[in-house]
Amino acid sequence: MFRFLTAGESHGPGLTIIVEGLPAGLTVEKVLIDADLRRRQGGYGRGGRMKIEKDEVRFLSGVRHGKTLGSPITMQIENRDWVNWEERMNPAPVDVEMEPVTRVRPGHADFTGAIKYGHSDVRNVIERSSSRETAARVAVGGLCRQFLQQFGITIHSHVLSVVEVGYEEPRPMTPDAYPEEMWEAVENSPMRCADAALTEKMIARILEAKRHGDTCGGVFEVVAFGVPIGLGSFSQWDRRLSTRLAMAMMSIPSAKGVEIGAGFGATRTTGSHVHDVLRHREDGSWYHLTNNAGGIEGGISNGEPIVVRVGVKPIPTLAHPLPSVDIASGENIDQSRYERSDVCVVPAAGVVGEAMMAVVLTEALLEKYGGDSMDEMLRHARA
Ligand SMILES: Cc1cc2nc3c(=O)[nH]c(=O)nc-3n(C[C@H](O)[C@H](O)[C@H](O)COP(=O)(O)O)c2cc1C
Ligand SMILES: C=C(O[C@@H]1CC(C(=O)O)=C[C@@H](OP(=O)(O)O)[C@H]1O)C(=O)O
Repeated sequence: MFRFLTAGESHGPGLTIIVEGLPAGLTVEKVLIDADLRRRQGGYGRGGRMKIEKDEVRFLSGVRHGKTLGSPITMQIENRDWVNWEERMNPAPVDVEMEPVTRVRPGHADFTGAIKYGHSDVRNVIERSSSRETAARVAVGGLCRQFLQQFGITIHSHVLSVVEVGYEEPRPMTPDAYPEEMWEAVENSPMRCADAALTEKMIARILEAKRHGDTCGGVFEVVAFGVPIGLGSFSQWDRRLSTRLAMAMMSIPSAKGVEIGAGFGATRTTGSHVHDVLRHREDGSWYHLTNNAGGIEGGISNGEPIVVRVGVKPIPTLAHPLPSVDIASGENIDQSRYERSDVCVVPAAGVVGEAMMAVVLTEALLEKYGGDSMDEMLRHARA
């Protein structure tokens, strides 16, 4: 079984990740994981914290001389900001009096977390509910991506829209919708958007929101290429690949909706315009004329690219805060709290989406082919 756990507070010493279930003998390159971590830190609209952090992984177990051992893999990511928080985040009791955070931000975990865990200082909630944790997931995704690569599977993400700027569904879902060169343009765009004119418009929209002390959400898309037919199953609700992808994408903080393939667009037309016609080639392979299913039929991968879109809400911390409540006094207040924050995280969330796609496909591939070593798994896959 493949599984992973992450631990760590946003302003604590760092993030720790334990990954279990990857086969022995997989070549692992730290530089590739670090490159993904750098991609997650980028994107137009990120705040001051990303100027402090320079995320990279340190392996503490499970990898020797560049190859996995089959034992649990431990990775660590340092929080460079920790030095500024050592006293405030000290695990041991400290003598100094610390002002508790009591004004809750609408849309963040401040209110629900404080009530649920009985915290009178919302700082105790903020630390773990922070999306700093998504760096840990991207490290796991970086490992999984190297595993999937061995089976010819690659994963990309791009931003389709910010607020009202960009994508209007339904988009054409054809096999040629993703020319190879578009991904290079995506990586070179500060919005992770292949269209240069759209990139400029998105940036202008984010700047406008920022000027008003506001924040922006949007939509990103994750696409996986080279996925073999047969991952997932219709046999139980929780074995469907679509179920598992939706859950994984919805686990990204601020994700509020998921579409697979044509998604909600498929509800606004009729069946003859939606279902993908199947064809057979002379060499025995299969293909579909369109990909409205987003690569999944009956909860099983159908050999076409897997296409998932995720709607991201505008992030909760506003420079012009909304009215709220002070949970210490119970007083209704005109403004909740502002603290250093991002303005738009859609490009970064897309990189986290890639990681979650990599995790789900790794798990499904391990189920399908099994094996304790890479040699064994590749033999099974070839068979
Ligand atoms: C990469 C990333 C960075 C984020 N940065 C911030 C931030 O700086 N300020 C903020 O209020 N929310 C930020 N968020 C969103 C919050 O973490 C999220 O809204 C919060 O945890 C509540 O969860 P929910 O929106 O899923 O209900 C970020 C999300 C992601 C994915
Ligand atoms: C630290 C990260 O994201 C953070 C997510 C976040 C939040 O409230 O979710 C708040 C901000 O942190 P800080 O309060 O330290 O400025 C973001 O920078 C990161 O992505 O690595």
